[in-house]
Amino acid sequence: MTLALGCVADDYTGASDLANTLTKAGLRTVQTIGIPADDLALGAVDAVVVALKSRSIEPERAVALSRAADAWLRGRGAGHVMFKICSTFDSTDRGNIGPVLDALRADAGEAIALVTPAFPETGRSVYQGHLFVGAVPLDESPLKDHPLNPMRDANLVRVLARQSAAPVGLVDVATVARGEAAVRARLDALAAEGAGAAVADAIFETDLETLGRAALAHRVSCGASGLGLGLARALARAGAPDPAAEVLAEPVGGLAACLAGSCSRATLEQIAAAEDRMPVLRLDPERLLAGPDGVAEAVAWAGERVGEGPVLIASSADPEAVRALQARHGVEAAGHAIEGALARLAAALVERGVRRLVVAGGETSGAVVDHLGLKAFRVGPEIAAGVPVLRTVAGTPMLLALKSGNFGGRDFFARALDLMR
Ligand SMILES: Nc1ncnc2c1ncn2[C@@H]1O[C@H](COP(=O)(O)OP(=O)(O)O)[C@@H](O)[C@H]1O
Ligand SMILES: O=C(O)[C@@H](O)C(=O)COP(=O)(O)O
Repeated sequence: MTLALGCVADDYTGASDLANTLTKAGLRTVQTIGIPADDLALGAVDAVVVALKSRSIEPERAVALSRAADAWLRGRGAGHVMFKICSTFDSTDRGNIGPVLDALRADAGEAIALVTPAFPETGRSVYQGHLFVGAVPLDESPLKDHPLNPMRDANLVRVLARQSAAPVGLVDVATVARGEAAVRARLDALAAEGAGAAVADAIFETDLETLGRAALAHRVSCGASGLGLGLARALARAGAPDPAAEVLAEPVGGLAACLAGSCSRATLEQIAAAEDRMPVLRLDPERLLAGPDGVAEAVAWAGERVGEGPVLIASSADPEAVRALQARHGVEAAGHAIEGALARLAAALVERGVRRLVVAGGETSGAVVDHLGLKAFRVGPEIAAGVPVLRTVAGTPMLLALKSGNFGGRDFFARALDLMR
């Protein structure tokens, strides 16, 4: 079957978020973990989101993986490929948004690519090239304290230019308001001036619908779920049945658990709220870094409780504690060690019969899903903006929710488990 849309996502929760948006817009969507095997049976599907874990790796490796994913999607007929990045533009001056987009654009033979991380449903808007998170510019939002890529500049034209080989232009809100043809003309003009990418303003979903239609005149674009919404609404067949419903048609049963490695403000609040609903274990990160005993103790703790009902285990800590740990062990070493510990914990829980698993944190979800060896998911109904229920395509039937740290309301964990039966 020929894909209407291909997507390459730079982390797993970001991929779920996009897959959720595409599904809600009516596209039958599969999320794969990594570049799928050639013989992956896709069934009837309109869009595939290939989830990579490329946001915080070496730029050269991110480029190679993204190009391979793009080639796989093009091989299945995708005429347009969207590179899914974070709606808070998580990256550093080395990349990986700029280098990956440069490479995908070159492979597609395009002069310019439209870029917008706007996602109004979660409060991300772009105005005059500046990204806002809710009412504040990116550099005043909690993202300024992200453990791996603190975002300290809200001007995305400037941020992307620092990462890109070619200059970066702006499609401003006045142009977007004039419609698809005006956006296309602006992109052509910027390309003629030598720009390789254009950050587009978007405040409302209608802006993203305009941008989605305009982007489809090109073979590659870059954005968050908002752009996915624009592309999907341009591509979806009118009156198509709800693609999410069948994912929950058969319950999977089994035990349920939640794991959190995100240190975002939203996740910290969600963990506190979960204490009213389920037993919560707060891990000591120093103990996780010291050796295997920390995981073994957590498995034992869970083993005593999970038969009775869902449990939540979290390494999450506030920015001050995160900084202190990083100062002692290094940013990457601390992050990777904790991700690895949570992944081993997930495997031990699955071995003990957990079949419904909620994971909070993008990198954390990546580590968990990789360690479990899960390859692809069908995308089900939405738990919260940006977070769908996922059902494994092959192997042991499992339901998962992979939550970006920033997403979901205070009652997220309870809501997720209520839906995942
Ligand atoms: N207590 C902690 N101190 C320092 N880093 C932590 C702690 N707990 C988790 N981490 C690390 O912080 C990072 C959080 O990133 P991620 O899982 O992508 O969450 P988010 O979705 O909020 O960005 C991971 O690398 C994780 O291992
Ligand atoms: O676009 C978004 O905000 C999310 O889809 C996303 O990518 C968030 O990243 P993580 O917080 O690392 O999950």
